[in-house]
Amino acid sequence: MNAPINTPINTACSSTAQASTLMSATALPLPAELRQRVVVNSTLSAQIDQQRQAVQRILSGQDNRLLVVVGPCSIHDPDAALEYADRLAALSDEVSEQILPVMRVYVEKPRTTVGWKGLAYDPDLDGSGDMPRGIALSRELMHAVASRGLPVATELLQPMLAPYLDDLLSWVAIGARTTESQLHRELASDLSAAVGFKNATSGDVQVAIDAMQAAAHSHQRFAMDRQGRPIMQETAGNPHTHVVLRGGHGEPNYQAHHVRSAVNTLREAGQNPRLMVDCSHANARKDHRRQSEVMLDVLAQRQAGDANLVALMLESHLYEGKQALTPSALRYGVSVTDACVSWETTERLLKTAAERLT
Ligand SMILES: O=C[C@H](O)[C@H](O)COP(=O)(O)O
Ligand SMILES: C=C(OP(=O)(O)O)C(=O)O
Repeated sequence: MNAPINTPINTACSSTAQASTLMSATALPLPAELRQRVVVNSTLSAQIDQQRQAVQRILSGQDNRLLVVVGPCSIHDPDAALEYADRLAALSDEVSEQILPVMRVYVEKPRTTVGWKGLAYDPDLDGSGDMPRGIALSRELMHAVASRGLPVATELLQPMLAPYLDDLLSWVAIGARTTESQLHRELASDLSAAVGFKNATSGDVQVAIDAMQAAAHSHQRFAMDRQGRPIMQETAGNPHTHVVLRGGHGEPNYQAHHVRSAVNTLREAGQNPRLMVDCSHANARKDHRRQSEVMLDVLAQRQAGDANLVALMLESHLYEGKQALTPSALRYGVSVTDACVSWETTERLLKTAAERLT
């Protein structure tokens, strides 16, 4: 028979259970502590607010520039990320009439099975999992990128991490592996930045459209406040969401017929038909060299009149390709997760896009 609800828990039993499962516990800094240590002052806050609005105007068709979320697949070396940010900030000035570049500062990685989970989890890249340092480093890095005048993009994977970083973000991805998750849809409904929902890894776009609908709603959700207290939060709902086509099951979904089908389904669902195409992942069949092909195809579709193609994503680093994560033998500026295009290719692609959109 079940114990009545107010029966005291058998503590001997519960501590035995704990002893067998809990290997270690380390306190993390509070979001409020890190926000005090790495401050978004009023000037930076006004800049981020403007950049969020610029992203949202593109997504709502009020600004016909192309939104390009571009940068490393993951950040493992903050110095290389800042060199990248310096180059992107300079390029951004050159193309700003036609393009709004937003830098990928991805500090969490969703894994298909297991693997390195990103700077926030393991900044020393050796499995030691120094999360207190990883979270602080992530905030410092995003702050440094934003202070260079660039809008910051990230994928939010762990909802508890959002209060440490969300004041610095101008665009957020909910990834292919979490678009269907209610918790991530609730998180999106609380964000002030625009959110792109990726189609599922299976290629299913409907889950991303469902996610937009869910995120537009107000939710009562479990959350953590800046003092680390668990709270019941009532979210406002986020009207600034869109679909990201990233291909699925190794097959692309960026071509004109895919885009037409996604746009029609979005319209039928009464959702924003403006889309982002991710030039990487299954759209590039996991071959970074194909990202250029995808980008040029999407630009051609847009030049042919498809005004719903308002945004692109590129995985790009200082140098081309990827490398194994061997901490003692890392090459500077090369991805340790998915392969990326080089800076030279990135520059050429963004300049080509700017010329074609003039
Ligand atoms: O963008 C990054 C990867 O595609 C994603 O994190 C999955 O990576 P994995 O399949 O190597 O685990
Ligand atoms: C993990 C990513 O993408 P996806 O969710 O599409 O696999 C990513 O963009 O880093």
